[in-house]
Amino acid sequence: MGNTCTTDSISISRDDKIKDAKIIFVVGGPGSGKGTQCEKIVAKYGYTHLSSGDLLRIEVASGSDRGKQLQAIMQKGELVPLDTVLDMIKDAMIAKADVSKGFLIDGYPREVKQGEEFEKKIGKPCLLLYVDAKAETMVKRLMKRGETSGRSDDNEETIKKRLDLYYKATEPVISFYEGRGIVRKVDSELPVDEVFSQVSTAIDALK
Ligand SMILES: Nc1nc2c(ncn2[C@@H]2O[C@H](COP(=O)(O)OP(=O)(O)OP(=O)(O)O)[C@@H](O)[C@H]2O)c(=O)[nH]1
Ligand SMILES: O=c1ccn([C@@H]2O[C@H](COP(=O)(O)OP(=O)(O)O)[C@@H](O)[C@H]2O)c(=O)[nH]1
Ligand SMILES: [Mg+2]
Repeated sequence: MGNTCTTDSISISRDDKIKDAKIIFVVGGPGSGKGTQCEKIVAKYGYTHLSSGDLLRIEVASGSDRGKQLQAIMQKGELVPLDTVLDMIKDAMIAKADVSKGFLIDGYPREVKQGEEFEKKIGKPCLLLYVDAKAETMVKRLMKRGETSGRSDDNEETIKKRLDLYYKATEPVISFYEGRGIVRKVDSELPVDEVFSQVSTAIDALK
């Protein structure tokens, strides 16, 4: 694993680099438009975009043994083990720590436990952007995206499983952070630019 360090002191200095980083979680159902909004946030605010799904797909594309195991899990619409995703995010954050104004963590946490582990190992989010769309809308968008995306999970059967898992495991994440007062919900049924105007309001309100 990339972040295996030889001594404690090195490990502390690596972790220190991201300890005070500005962290935004971007949560929403499959196909709700997280990636679309994140791209616009990057363009306007210069934050570093890390999509947990994209990081996993990079590992799959490498053809490694680990990638093959991940591919099988993702194709079923299930969740990859927590530590695997967290290590990938952390490595990616450390790699960008010196140049980053803040991090958009897209598609994570998928379950409350992932959020808790992230906070233990990395830090606390200052905002959770909740990208909200109806199930029907998400299915429609993903089926359309599936025509060209080449994503093996953009098919009807896997989309249904991803949606079920979203409602069961991920929605509780939103309630968890609502308790902390950091959730801002945007209505992703609207056209992209109107959604982004809501997103901008939430980000501008951060100090
Ligand atoms: N009409 C409309 N389409 C959108 C909007 N946001 C995203 N889409 C489309 O919906 C599809 C899914 O958007 P993504 O940004 O890839 O969604 P995501 O939430 O990142 O989805 P995953 O990668 O599956 O997590 C894309 O084909 C977008 O073009 C929106 O606000 N309005
Ligand atoms: O923290 C994560 C993020 C993604 N995934 C896996 O990667 C797939 C695609 O995730 P992505 O966020 O790209 O898409 P979404 O499911 O939101 O459409 C999911 O279905 C999961 O199998 C995971 O296990 N843990
Ligand atoms: Mg995405």
